[in-house]
Amino acid sequence: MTQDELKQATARAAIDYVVDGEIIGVGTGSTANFFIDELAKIKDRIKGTVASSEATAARLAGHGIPVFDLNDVDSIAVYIDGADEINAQGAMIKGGGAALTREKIVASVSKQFVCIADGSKLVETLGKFPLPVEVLPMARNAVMRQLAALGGQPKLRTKAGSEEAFVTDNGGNIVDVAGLSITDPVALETRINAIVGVVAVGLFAARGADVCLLGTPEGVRKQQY
Ligand SMILES: O=C(CO)[C@H](O)[C@H](O)COP(=O)(O)O
Repeated sequence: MTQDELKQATARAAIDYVVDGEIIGVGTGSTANFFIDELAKIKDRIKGTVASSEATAARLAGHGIPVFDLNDVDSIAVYIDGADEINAQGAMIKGGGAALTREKIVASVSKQFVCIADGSKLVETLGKFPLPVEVLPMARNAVMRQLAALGGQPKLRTKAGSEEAFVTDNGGNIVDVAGLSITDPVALETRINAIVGVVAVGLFAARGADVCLLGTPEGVRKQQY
């Protein structure tokens, strides 16, 4: 099976977690896109969605799925999203698609977090995938110095094929921190959150996944935390 087929299988399995008549939080990325396409098939069963990025909102709307502003919603039954890495405790690195801040916000108000990922995303120790950190543009160099002091190699994310800084949906920049071996994800998340100028860090550990649906050639493996 290709990686895309594994992503599609896990996205399909996530439909079992959709709660009828409720608002569903929807993540960002290629796996989340497969989920959106599956959700479209049962869109009449749900009240609507809250999107974690402009791209996700556009794809949902393209399928005729209602997208609500988070401020107009009281609760979200379940948040379904991919990950760049996930460990055996359900802690994740996210933000490869630059949507980490909104993903974290939507996840934080959702009753359940279901991570959908192909098997390559399961790791023993987080950190091989460079850790994305969203920063306010005026603070990016100051924040990068502090991230280097933590032992990482921070690099400003640039627009594809350009030297210009990448700009997120929130007007922020992304710093990707390589070279971290993250043995205590909750402690590192707390430490990076405390750096002034950081908007959000792509470590989802304090609020990790409740369930992971991992696509493997032997089928979708379910892990509950
Ligand atoms: O955090 C994310 C976007 O900000 C994605 O969930 C993560 O990058 C995984 O993406 P994909 O499903 O394309 O592998």
